[in-house]
Amino acid sequence: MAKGYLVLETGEVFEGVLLGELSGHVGEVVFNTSMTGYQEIITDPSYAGQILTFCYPLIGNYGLNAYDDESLQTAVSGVVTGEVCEEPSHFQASNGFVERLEKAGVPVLTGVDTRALVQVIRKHHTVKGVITEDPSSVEANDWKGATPFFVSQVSTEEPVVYEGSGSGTVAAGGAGGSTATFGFHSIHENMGRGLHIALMDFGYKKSILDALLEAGCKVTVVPYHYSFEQVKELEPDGILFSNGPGDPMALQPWLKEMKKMTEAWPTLGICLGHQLIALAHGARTKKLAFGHRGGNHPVKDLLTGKVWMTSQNHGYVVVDESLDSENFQILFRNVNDGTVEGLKHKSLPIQSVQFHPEAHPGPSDTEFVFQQFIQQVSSSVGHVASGGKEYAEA
Ligand SMILES: NC(=O)CC[C@H](N)C(=O)O
Repeated sequence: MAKGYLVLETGEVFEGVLLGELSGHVGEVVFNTSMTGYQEIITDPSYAGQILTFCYPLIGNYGLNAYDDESLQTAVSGVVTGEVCEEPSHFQASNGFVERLEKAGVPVLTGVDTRALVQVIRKHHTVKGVITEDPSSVEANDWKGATPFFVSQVSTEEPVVYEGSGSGTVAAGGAGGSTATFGFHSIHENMGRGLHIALMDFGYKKSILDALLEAGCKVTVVPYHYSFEQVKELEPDGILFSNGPGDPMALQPWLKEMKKMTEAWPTLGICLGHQLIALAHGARTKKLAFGHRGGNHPVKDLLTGKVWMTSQNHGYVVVDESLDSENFQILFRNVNDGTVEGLKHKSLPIQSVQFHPEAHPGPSDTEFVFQQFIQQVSSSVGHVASGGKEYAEA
């Protein structure tokens, strides 16, 4: 077994066993606290360019199946674990964890004291690292250089239309089938029947698409750089700005167009999408000390006082004081650190959440966000959302 090392730009070196392919990619080292859901996590395009440390000590024990990929890519730059299980036990397992990452050319460093590593990340806040066989080969210069623009690497090149049944984004046929198979409990089939949603693709998770399809919507996945006019040609009834990797400010050239879209159609933003809506309307974003990545982030609904458990994966956050408070209202706040977790426009049908209502992995307590969005789109086109009853043309 080959020895491998995670070298941090701050000088710390973590030794482990190297599996998978060495990529040589420098990435921000981040950690996720979820106890399950590693398949969804490694296929979530939002992790593009990051070296991901799993806090849960044993990863891979239930394998990977044909259903739970969140995209066709394995965008993560590297994976660090305490222990990996290469002989999974689960009736649906069709792949091993390391096997998958190996095929995707992603290095896995295992046998690492991940608790110590997480403490180091928490101390330094943002820290870059590289997985290597030879720590002495890492030069000070390796930490410099421009950050790549990850969204263009993970977004669709052409619009893709999905209608009626499953997204089919999992080649093995896992996600296909009737609209009622995805398991979003509050989303009724037919609620969105007849509605057309443009899903602006900054690196969308399949579960977002599935939530819309489950409601009966037609969905067009749209390249991130599409202008207002190009989107208008698609004739959508509503817009969903997806999650995605990297610094939201990297999309600054497109913010003007995004603003126009939010003013023309009912809009929902999720994670990066939420940050982009805020930026487009004049707010600022900043980097969190060490990000929220996990399946148990409590978020307070400021209208009802209820606290929801949410799935999260973000390193940036909207700056409170920068918000245009005449037009925007803060809907949700993180209970742990008080940061902004959701916004609502006071007069336009715009809503956004920093957390992941589509879950996968993590709790689906907030899937009502999709329901509210679909109702909003529905009423804006003169239809009444029908909550499971047959959709009636107005
Ligand atoms: N999941 C996401 O959309 C992440 C958003 C953004 N890249 C961040 O880290 O804050």
